[in-house]
Amino acid sequence: MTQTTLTRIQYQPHPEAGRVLSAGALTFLEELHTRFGGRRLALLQARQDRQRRLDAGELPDFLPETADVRSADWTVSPLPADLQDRRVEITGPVDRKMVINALNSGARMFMADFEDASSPTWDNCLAGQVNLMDAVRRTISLEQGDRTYRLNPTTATLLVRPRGLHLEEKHATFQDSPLSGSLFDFGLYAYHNAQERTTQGTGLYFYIPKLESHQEARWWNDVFTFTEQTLGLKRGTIRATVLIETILAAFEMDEILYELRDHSAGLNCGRWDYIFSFIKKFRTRHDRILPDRAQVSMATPMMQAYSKLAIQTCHRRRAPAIGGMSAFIPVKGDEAANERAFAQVRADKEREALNGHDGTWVAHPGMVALATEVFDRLMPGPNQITSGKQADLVVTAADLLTPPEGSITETGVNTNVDVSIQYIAAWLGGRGAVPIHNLMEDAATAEISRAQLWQWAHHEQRTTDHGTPITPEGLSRLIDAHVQRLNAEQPDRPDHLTEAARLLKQLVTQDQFEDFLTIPGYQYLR
Ligand SMILES: CC(=O)SCCNC(=O)CCNC(=O)[C@H](O)C(C)(C)COP(=O)(O)OP(=O)(O)OC[C@H]1O[C@@H](n2cnc3c(N)ncnc32)[C@H](O)[C@@H]1OP(=O)(O)O
Ligand SMILES: O=CC(=O)O
Ligand SMILES: [Mg+2]
Repeated sequence: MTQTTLTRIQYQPHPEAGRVLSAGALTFLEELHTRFGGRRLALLQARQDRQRRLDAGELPDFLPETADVRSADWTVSPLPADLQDRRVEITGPVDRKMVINALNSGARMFMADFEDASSPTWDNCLAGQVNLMDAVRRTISLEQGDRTYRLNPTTATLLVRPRGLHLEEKHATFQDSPLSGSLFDFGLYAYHNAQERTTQGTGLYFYIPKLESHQEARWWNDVFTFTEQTLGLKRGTIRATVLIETILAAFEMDEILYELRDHSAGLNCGRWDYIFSFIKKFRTRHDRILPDRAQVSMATPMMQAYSKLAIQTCHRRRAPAIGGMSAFIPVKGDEAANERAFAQVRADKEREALNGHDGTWVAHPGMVALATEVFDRLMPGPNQITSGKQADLVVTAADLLTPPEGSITETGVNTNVDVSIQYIAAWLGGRGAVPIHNLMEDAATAEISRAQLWQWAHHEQRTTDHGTPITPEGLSRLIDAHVQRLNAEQPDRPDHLTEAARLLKQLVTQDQFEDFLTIPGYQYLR
């Protein structure tokens, strides 16, 4: 660890430290940490307290104490010009090539992701900041093989997703305490790019992940206000789209928009973490067990209720409601499978556009044209904020809380084991988004897979098709069998299968449900 002279933040050496962790940036991070670090810990404690109440049988509901916020007429601040039309947003990790490809992809927006799609190694976090600084200044380029990557004249608008509140940045400490991953990613991007962005006539745009309450939104709003004041930015230069991706946040959408009303750029339906959150929050409940992951689609009543409520809530507040990510990606070398993948994405995007979403996410540049065609066809204006769609919708707590019916199959169990091991191994190796069986897998989808295994074993489920009991011991054996198979398939793969299997066994067999796989996983990351 190196002691810097101007601040009390210590950090692990890195070749890019001189540029990213400049004295001014460190001072800013220290201010963020001292002002907001303690409140972050209190919010995390509040999550634990809430979980204890849920474990004891409490069910979420719309909050009586904020009924006036829900009933009053108010709107978020008008959207800046470059956030009015967000019909297609590509997402991806902050890797240099991906950043260039995503900005060039033809999508309106690019969300550069330090969260679900990133493995937060020290190198990924610092190199990611360098890539974004270069992208903002349009100097980013890359030579790879015989190809040169550089930006097209017209590129997507950049949005940045910092890590969630639960994650720490252990490579940078203040008085021996790790900094918050959220503040680290947010603070560095804001500090280094604020002036450049305002000179360019645009703002600092963010996605905020995994919020569980409007109090957490208030924390972010205070972070934004402090940042604008400290960096000399006009109020509202910072805009954030909040992912509604926890079952608890679904009950506080109005309140979240209200807290952020001067900084809001709407809400997004983060479907994968939402499903994960449902399993996590109702871990003790035998009446909330989900079927195979593949059966919890956006077409189920529970997921329709959630996404339509997001649309209704946003539009009432004149904010955009962005759709989510279909995990299907183009399939190379199998035309029929490729056509099926495109058909799946088309159906998903058509459902979103018809329901009233103002834009959507795609995982791969190959899906940009398809999603654009769908939204061009079904969304004539720049957005659907004033379309009136879902205006008369009534969603009850029961609609949000009733799990879809379905089955737990042998295939479902095996797929969850396979995907969990492969994803965790990739993440431990520094890759946060990977194609597995022709699907995009990231931290959120992997969380579902491992959480389902825990849920099924701890609620003594049997597979519907073969009647096999799902037990911790059985899962442990299955994990070993999958590792053996994966090793046999690719004996020379330089990866982390053994560590991944150890971590997965711990996650699915221990009595306690682990809130995030990335927390114990982070111990292994450099
Ligand atoms: C639940 C959620 O939070 S969803 C949001 C978070 N998840 C994500 O953002 C995942 C984004 N997607 C990806 O990371 C990738 O598409 C993957 C990992 C799934 C597949 O990536 P690859 O295996 O590289 O795909 P593939 O080989 O088909 O890529 C072809 C080209 O497209 C590029 N590409 C693929 N996906 C992306 C992307 N999302 N952004 C930019 N470029 C991309 C590749 O870099 C490659 O470029 P090249 O031809 O210049 O070498
Ligand atoms: O972040 C998106 C999700 O689906 O999770
Ligand atoms: Mg997510």
